Amino acid sequence: MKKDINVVGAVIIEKNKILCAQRGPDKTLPYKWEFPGGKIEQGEDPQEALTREIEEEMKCKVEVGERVEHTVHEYEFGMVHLSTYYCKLIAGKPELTEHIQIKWLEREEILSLDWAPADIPTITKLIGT
Ligand SMILES: Nc1nc2c([nH]c(=O)n2[C@H]2C[C@H](O)[C@@H](COP(=O)(O)OP(=O)(O)OP(=O)(O)O)O2)c(=O)[nH]1
Repeated sequence: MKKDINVVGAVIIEKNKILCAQRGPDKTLPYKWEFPGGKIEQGEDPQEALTREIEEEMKCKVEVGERVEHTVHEYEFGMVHLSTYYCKLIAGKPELTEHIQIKWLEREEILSLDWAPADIPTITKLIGT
């Protein structure tokens, strides 16, 4: 059995653009695009994990809204259970710390990026809405 990894991702939308972030070369899934976020720690609910991760990674504050999608994807390193949530920026502006690049893209443009496979159902939902 592969290990279960519980992950949350933030779909941050501002002026109709979605924040997309690119993973670095030394990470698992190098250079893949993702929604900022990370692993849920013990005792946290998804919303708490997401606000913590966004503060750590992007140095800004978000308010977590409705869930966009939940998916389970089997990678070679484990089973990633990914939940994505709509988020609103409430303080600060995203800064690059861990990611090598961020982009704000319109819904129609996000498919042009090379996304982490677990993100595809979220992408499909965002494009369809
Ligand atoms: N944050 C985030 N992680 C994602 C997404 N899609 C996806 O497959 N993942 C994977 C990548 C990682 O394996 C895991 C998230 O863990 P993390 O953000 O703490 O990753 P990390 O690079 O710090 O740690 P590691 O996996 O390299 O050990 O989930 C996504 O949209 N956002």
